[in-house]
Amino acid sequence: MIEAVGLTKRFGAKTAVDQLSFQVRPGHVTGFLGPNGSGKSTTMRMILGLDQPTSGQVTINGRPFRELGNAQRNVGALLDAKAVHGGRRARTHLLSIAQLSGIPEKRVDEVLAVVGLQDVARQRAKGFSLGMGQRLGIATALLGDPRVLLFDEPVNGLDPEGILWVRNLMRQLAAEGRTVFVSSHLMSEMALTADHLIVIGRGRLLADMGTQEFIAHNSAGFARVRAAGNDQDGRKALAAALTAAGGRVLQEPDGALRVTGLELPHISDLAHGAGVRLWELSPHRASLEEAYMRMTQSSVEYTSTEDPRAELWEPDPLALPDWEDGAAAPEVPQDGFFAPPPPGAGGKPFLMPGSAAELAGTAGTAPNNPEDTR
Ligand SMILES: Nc1ncnc2c1ncn2[C@@H]1O[C@H](COP(=O)(O)OP(=O)(O)OP(=O)(O)O)[C@@H](O)[C@H]1O
Repeated sequence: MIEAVGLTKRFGAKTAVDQLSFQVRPGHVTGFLGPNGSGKSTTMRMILGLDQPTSGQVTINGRPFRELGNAQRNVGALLDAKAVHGGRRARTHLLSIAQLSGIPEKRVDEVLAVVGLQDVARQRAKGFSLGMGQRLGIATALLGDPRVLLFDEPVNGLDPEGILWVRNLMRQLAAEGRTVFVSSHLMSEMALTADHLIVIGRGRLLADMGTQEFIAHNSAGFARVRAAGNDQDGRKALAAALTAAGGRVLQEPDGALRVTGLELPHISDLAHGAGVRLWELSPHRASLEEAYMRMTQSSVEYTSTEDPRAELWEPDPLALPDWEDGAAAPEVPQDGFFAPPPPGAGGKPFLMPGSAAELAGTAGTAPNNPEDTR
């Protein structure tokens, strides 16, 4: 277990980590999230004894890292995949670390195979791609078969197959009862990999809870509802009925309505009562990305602005939607959310094409024919 108590790190006037207290328990993948510059790497460096805390402390299984005997056998870490001498061959790099830690040579070949680098084991690290470097860094972390593992952005530069591999590896390591602490900016991936989250912003703890609990706490579910034919009158009647029943109604860019404050069966009843046929009524489950954005928006240090393209051209005036005084629903990530596509040409409902040829040749025409009773 990793335990931080009042952990604080200042660099001159900058407080990078501020009174951080948390525990990372064995048997779980714990995700470490936070905006750029929020103090994740500094925290990991303090866990590994590479930076001294200004105050507070962090221990691994009850002892500071520097007091652990044979650290390589107890703790494995990937902090910076580029921290390899470029002139060294991958196998030589691993072998030198193994020899320093009393790890048998055959373990080097084992970890090379685990990360899929056996065929390039004798190539020099300077010729490695970003993804190959990450794999070598992960191999280094696994070398001593440690019970505690830290990974700072392990999927950085990996292709989809590599990302899936890292996900399965992390979960497997946790299932073996190890402590796995992993930082990433890839929210969709963290949602699939981590079962617990520690979220920081400007060096301070924002959340320490289960991933599903975090999503539920930091996002509001809503329903999408669409009147048949995207008909303006139907939409207005529906919106009026929903609003009168206490729902909050916003207009989605595709003409559907986004409704909060009403359960789906109630929305269905209200639509029926208002005589409005529906083409869509679906729940929206928030994604981790959405929940994370909501929680950290006030802690983001580096925010981008629109490029005004000064004196190059006038920006287009924003097209305002026509519902609720322009109260348009913001775009949200659609992870975990399934809704039928917007109506096809002429406001007709979308019907699945019967064959690949039909899809390729007649998209937007035949499949959208409401007479087609397939
Ligand atoms: N050695 C240092 N000297 C001075 N300031 C530092 C040092 N290391 C980190 N910082 C500052 O501390 C803050 C936290 O940095 P850190 O790298 O820990 O953030 P991070 O959450 O890992 O960011 P990112 O997601 O961008 O990797 C930043 O403002 C950074 O500039």
